[in-house]
Amino acid sequence: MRGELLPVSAEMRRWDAETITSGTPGIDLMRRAGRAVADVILSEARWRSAPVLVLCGPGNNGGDGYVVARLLAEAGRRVRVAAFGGELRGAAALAAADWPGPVLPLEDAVPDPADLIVDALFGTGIGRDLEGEVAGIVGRVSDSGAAVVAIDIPSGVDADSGQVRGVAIRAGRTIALAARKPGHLLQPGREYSGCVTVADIGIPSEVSHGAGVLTVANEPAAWLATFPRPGSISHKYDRGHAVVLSGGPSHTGAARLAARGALRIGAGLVTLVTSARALSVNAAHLTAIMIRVCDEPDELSDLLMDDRFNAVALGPALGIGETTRAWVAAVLESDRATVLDADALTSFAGDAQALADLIGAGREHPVVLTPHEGEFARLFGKGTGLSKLDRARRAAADTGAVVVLKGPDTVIAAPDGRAAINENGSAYLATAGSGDVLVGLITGLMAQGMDAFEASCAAVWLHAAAGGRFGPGLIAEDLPDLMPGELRLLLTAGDVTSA
Ligand SMILES: NC(=O)C1=CN([C@@H]2O[C@H](COP(=O)(O)OP(=O)(O)OC[C@H]3O[C@@H](n4cnc5c(N)ncnc54)[C@H](OP(=O)(O)O)[C@@H]3O)[C@@H](O)[C@H]2O)[C@H](O)CC1
Ligand SMILES: [K+]
Repeated sequence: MRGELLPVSAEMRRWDAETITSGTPGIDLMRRAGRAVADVILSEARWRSAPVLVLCGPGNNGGDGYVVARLLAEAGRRVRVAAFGGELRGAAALAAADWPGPVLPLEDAVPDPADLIVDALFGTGIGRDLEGEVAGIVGRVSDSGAAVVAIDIPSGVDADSGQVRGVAIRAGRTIALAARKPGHLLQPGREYSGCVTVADIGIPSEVSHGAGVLTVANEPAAWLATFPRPGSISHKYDRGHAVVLSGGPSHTGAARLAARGALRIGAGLVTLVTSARALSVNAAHLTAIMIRVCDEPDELSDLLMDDRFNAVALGPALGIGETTRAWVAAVLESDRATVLDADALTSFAGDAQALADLIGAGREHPVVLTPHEGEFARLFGKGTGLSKLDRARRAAADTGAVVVLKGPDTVIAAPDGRAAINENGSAYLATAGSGDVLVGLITGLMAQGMDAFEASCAAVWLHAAAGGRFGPGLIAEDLPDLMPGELRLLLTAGDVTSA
């Protein structure tokens, strides 16, 4: 996979174990981790005179904490250590033995507002909800208002899911060891992590890249290499022909937003398919986008016999029920790159298997599903106990489609296990019609031949970048027309950062 890898805790344990097997003792990794955290603290002017309270847990995260405590004390800082749990083992025991000062029981630790708190209670090894004395210290830290630096991940945040295990530390700063984890990007973990930086602790790249991690942060590095660029002799037909289905006479706007999105992202041609009854309202609003009338799914099947129509989107404002299921069936049987959104998904509520059967195993062209959480739950159930990442991955594997599970931390998952977590989302995108434009962007990129997973990642990122950069006052109509600016930045600026 291209892009920044986000290992889950089991993968992290493998990185750790393989690095140790290849000749680096665990205590060396722990000392590098502690050194990196201590260096960050010592380099921050605002923490120069703050007394430090290090909270150590019973595992290796606690071990990192003892290293930080020792290094800060050696640098002349006033340091208290409070610890929870019984006897330490392995590298953590060695690190604790190197701490020359006293260790308070956790229940005696009283954080002061002037303290800098180093959270080394739990990292990737959290196995259950926090309760009792650990829950108590989390509450006292929060009540104190003291600044908090978390080692690896704030204690109480599940590194795999971003979920809070009962209670969690809220950190202003988190130093992730070796890599960010999904829990740093998924909500609410992202909120609890504050500003996250990654410390290199010397995991060899053969280990991290050989481990088959399939989750990445959704950034241009993950998909820019395959982003379509017109060649100097491109014909409009080389850039694909996207088709978008319109709703009835009083529900036509959503499809036009999607169609304009597809055109702006670079599809060579876009055709809006409308019923005869909705023709005049659609025709009154369209110029570069072409129109075809289809009143029945069979007519659309006939249209799609022409294989120049190579990507189709349907669902926005189409209506819920059997009629929409018939349109979906006609499109899926035509085996074109397809995006199903909104009513095309809800029409299969509680019957994801029927949709999976229509998508089928032997198709040549990909399908993308773009549910928000409500649509996802109606289609696939709540998936209680599973992380957002796992729910999206499972739905993708079960349906054979790329799943774009939307939200402030949109997850894009492919049937082959690849997944990306988006982090440049903006609250300004929560506006009527914004999802319709996203459908058009994905469709337009697939029309240009981009891989469905990468097209979905790119569309989600560009959509969010445009929304964030525009900011207050954004309406869905703005989004397609913001694409030229975003594309210019993306394709000409080299290194691109999100809005
Ligand atoms: N990744 C690397 O290369 C390195 C990581 N380091 C650091 O190590 C931690 C992960 O260490 P690990 O020991 O696996 O896990 P933790 O320290 O997070 O916690 C495990 C201990 O905590 C107990 N536990 C778990 N949940 C609870 C809870 N809710 N209440 C009480 N106690 C809990 C657990 O006990 P069990 O009974 O479940 O066994 C363990 O005792 C990683 O995050 C990094 O900080 C290395 O230092 C450097 C290399
Ligand atoms: K921690």
